Amino acid sequence: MGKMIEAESLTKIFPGGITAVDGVSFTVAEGEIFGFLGPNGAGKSTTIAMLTTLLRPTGGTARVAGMDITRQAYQVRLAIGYVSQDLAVDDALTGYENLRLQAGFYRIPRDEVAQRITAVLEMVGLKERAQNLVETYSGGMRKRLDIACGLIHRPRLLFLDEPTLGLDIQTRREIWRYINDLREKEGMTIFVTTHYMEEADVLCDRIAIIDQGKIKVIDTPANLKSSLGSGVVTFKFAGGEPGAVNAALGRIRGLDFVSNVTSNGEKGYVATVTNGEAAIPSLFEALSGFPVKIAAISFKQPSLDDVFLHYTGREMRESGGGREEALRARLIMRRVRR
Ligand SMILES: Nc1ncnc2c1ncn2[C@@H]1O[C@H](COP(=O)(O)OP(=O)(O)OP(=O)(O)O)[C@@H](O)[C@H]1O
Repeated sequence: MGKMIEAESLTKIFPGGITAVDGVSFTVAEGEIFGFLGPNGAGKSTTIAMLTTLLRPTGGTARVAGMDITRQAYQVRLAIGYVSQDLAVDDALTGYENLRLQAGFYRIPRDEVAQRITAVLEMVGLKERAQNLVETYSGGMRKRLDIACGLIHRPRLLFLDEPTLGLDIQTRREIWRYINDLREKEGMTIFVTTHYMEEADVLCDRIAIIDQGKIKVIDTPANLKSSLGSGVVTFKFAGGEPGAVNAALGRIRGLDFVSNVTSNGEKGYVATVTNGEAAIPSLFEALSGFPVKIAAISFKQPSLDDVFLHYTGREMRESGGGREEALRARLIMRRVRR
């Protein structure tokens, strides 16, 4: 299979010296759904801005749909669709009118416009509502129309930046289905950022985790989870002298069935283990004689949340939560203004 994106040591240092993207290299295959995850400020938006030719890299190169993002920026733009976090559709127009505007931006020949609009409306399941004003649409329908706008010029590669931010779980699932259909039925390649781990798990063939401008790991969701071992033990000490707690943590880290221990703030500690549920009795045994008490302990299969914590030292929820609130507030403001 061909490569749709090939990034090589892609770098962006902003004036003032902030290194937003620090030499990232990766490839995305044709027809792949590729997830790009990272905490706030990790460099996701900057990477997308470079790949979509909105920002010039300060180092490295990338080819998108076989073309160089710097030297062939115009051709790259024609080959890609980009759906940003903010809804770009106009509430005071119908779905159809929004798409006709978009077709105008791309200078689509007049005699093709109607047929193109019908095709993209079908792809996102909005044919029946095309003649209604967007202000009568639900949040999920608006997002689907937004995606349709990104498809009007028949891109081979679609960039989706947080496509389900702020939507409820049913609506998110519905959007996943349409995204999946784009790949299945249209053979489209999809590059998606999200801070919903479940979304990345269900939707993506492969995931890259980026932190502080660097890619920490790239793999399939299944491999990422199994790389954490057979389970995750979350535990908390009941107070205890800092010295005693550190000694106990040192003991735990040294156990042969423990591959990693991460502090998770107030919630205590998260250990990845290789011996399944047997880890719990084994941990108690290992700590007997230590002047510390375990206040709470639990075992579960590794999830993508655990993978994220493992590679970034942070939980996605705490790193991305505030943004959802901000978006909701913005949407409410838009409605109030009208
Ligand atoms: N125009 C700019 N000038 C200077 N620094 C910038 C600029 N844009 C982004 N940065 C910095 O670059 C770093 C990466 O930002 P970026 O927006 O790419 O992260 P992100 O992963 O997309 O974060 P978020 O999830 O919050 O959107 C941050 O430290 C940010 O403050």
